[in-house]
Amino acid sequence: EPPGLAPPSPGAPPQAPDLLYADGLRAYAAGAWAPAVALLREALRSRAALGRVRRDCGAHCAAEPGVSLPAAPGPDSGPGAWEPLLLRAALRRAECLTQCGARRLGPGGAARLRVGSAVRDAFRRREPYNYLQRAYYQLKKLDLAAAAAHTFFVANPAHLQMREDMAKYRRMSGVRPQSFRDLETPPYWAAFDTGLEHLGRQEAGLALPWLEEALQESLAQVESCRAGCEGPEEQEREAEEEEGTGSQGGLYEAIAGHWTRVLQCRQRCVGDVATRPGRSLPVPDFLPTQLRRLHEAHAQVGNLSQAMENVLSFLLFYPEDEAAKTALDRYQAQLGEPRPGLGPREDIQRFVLRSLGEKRQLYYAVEHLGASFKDPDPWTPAAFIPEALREKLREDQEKRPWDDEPPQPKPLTHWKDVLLMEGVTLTQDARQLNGSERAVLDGLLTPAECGVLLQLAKDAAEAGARSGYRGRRSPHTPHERFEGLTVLKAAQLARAGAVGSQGAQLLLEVSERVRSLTQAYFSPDRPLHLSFTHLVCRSAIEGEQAQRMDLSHPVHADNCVLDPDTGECWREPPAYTYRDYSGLLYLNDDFQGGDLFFTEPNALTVTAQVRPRCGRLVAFSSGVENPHGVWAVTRGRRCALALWHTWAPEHREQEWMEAKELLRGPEKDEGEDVASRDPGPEPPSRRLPRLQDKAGKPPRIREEL
Ligand SMILES: O=C(O)CCC(=O)C(=O)O
Ligand SMILES: [Fe+3]
Repeated sequence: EPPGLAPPSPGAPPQAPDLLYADGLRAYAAGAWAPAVALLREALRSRAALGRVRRDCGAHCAAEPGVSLPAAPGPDSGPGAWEPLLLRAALRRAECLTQCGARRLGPGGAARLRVGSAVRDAFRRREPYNYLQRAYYQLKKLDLAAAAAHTFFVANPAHLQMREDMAKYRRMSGVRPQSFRDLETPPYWAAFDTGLEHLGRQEAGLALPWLEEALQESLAQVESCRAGCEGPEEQEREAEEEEGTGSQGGLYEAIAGHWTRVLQCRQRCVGDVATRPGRSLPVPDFLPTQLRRLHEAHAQVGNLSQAMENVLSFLLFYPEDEAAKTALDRYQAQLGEPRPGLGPREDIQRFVLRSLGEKRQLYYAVEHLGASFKDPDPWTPAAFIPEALREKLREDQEKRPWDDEPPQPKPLTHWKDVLLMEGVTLTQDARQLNGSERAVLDGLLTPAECGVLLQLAKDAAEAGARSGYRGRRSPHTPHERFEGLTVLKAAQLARAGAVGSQGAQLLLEVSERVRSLTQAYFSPDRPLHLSFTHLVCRSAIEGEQAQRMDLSHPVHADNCVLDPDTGECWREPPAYTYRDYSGLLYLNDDFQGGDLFFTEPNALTVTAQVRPRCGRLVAFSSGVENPHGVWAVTRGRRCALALWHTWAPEHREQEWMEAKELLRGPEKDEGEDVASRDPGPEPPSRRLPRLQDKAGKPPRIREEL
């Protein structure tokens, strides 16, 4: 057993994580696997110990009564009498923290063991585990290697190398499924998920202990995070951020500036705690959500007073919530006379009051000192937000509706009639597709109509080939051919007699059919316009399909540039930013592969799949909430009408009207070969090489890992 694998001697002060990590990497590079493992583990242990010391000392010194403070100023004390009180209290607290740190870590410990920002980021990305897994592997400790690999992969789900390594581990006989455990993720996530699973199965009684644990542990995690805001690292970060922004001014400006940044850091903690490892966005409204679930579960098992406690706590966040108020009234009626001891949970009350106090100060600093503060909470009462900011928030929301929370599925009443009228059925809604704005609708085309459109695509491709414009390789994969036809091109070909005008006519008609349905379903109150219509066929190139690893269409979002590493999606060029809803109307199913799938923003975790077939429409909002791709088409030809809709009238598809005009006019204007003149626009991802680089490999379904 290498020395570092033995439990550390209790009480031994840890060494600086920075140094241990650097030594560990040196040992690793030299192929000294056992020392590398020992040093890396010790670096992890030391960092965790430092965090604990900071948290414990913070709590200890905050709770210390102000014994050594002078008596409060009397009524006759003059202006400014608070100054010595405040500064003495600060001196006393600093002394307490220093002493506490020295007791736990040796003289100057907490400051001496500071972690530099680069190493801090590396730890946050769980990089030590990447080295650990390889070192363990070399030492033939497969169980530990798999655990380290899994721990790294959880926080880096888009890491291609690790994905391959994970697949290898899974195939090794010495590795059991239990080996893939997460050594870092705080247990409240598992408790939260287990609680929700039980609730989903109507097992409220079983859910309760898990939900309670999740809430208490996430609150504890928030405390831990907040303690870090006062540590030397946070100050170092400030110093880095401040470089170039000039000095702070005098003593009080400096104190105010420093304090503001501590508050900003503390306010960020809820979001950090609510963000799952490997994700970039927090679970929205994490604490209120948990309270709501706890309330539901207690109500279901008949714990009246606890249901009441939790609903009262929820109301601290959202005092005007109608459902919560109704529930509260009901409990009060059931309980009869008011019970004096019954109030909101103490932990939540403390949390909300403290948070509101911090927000008040921060908004003050924003208004009067030019500080910046991005409030992470949607529940902050409007009265706390300075008037000017409130207006700006409102404007921003109006200008950029896509930055809002993904809208919830709308009630079905709006569109039900439309669907029934046209003989269309809703096959899967957003919930069934594990998303927010997605739907699968069937019956948009009859088999005969699919036939006409398939014939149109075929005739257009042949016309193109005749004029020397050969069906080219797909821009997404060398293993497929790709033909695209726009409405205008179809109309031009029809006028030239190269394709039947019935097909071109139908193309226009069908695109309008899809538009009106999409509007009725997703945007009943705001008109949608077609912005681009494209009939696309992808054909497998024979003899090139064995061991194919790539996709027919890499994972992307339709109106923003997706970065799977961070899960962010930049709504800026070269993306087609004005696209608001996407539609894919399929024409056939006689091919192999080619299913459409949705993923999480990491471009890896598949959340839903749809098999194309004649007359099936998949409609969805075009943003980050709907990253999607197409599995390889390994045999045959897959044709679909792809349509994008926009709210912006200025991005309405001009060609659609032109095509309509053309088709109205006299047919067959011979002697002109439009096919060679106008190759039509490129499909979208052609212009997004970044997407192909990052997401060009096939994703894996999380459940398989
Ligand atoms: O053909 C499909 O199913 C998807 C195509 C697509 O996502 C796109 O063109 O943006
Ligand atoms: Fe797309």
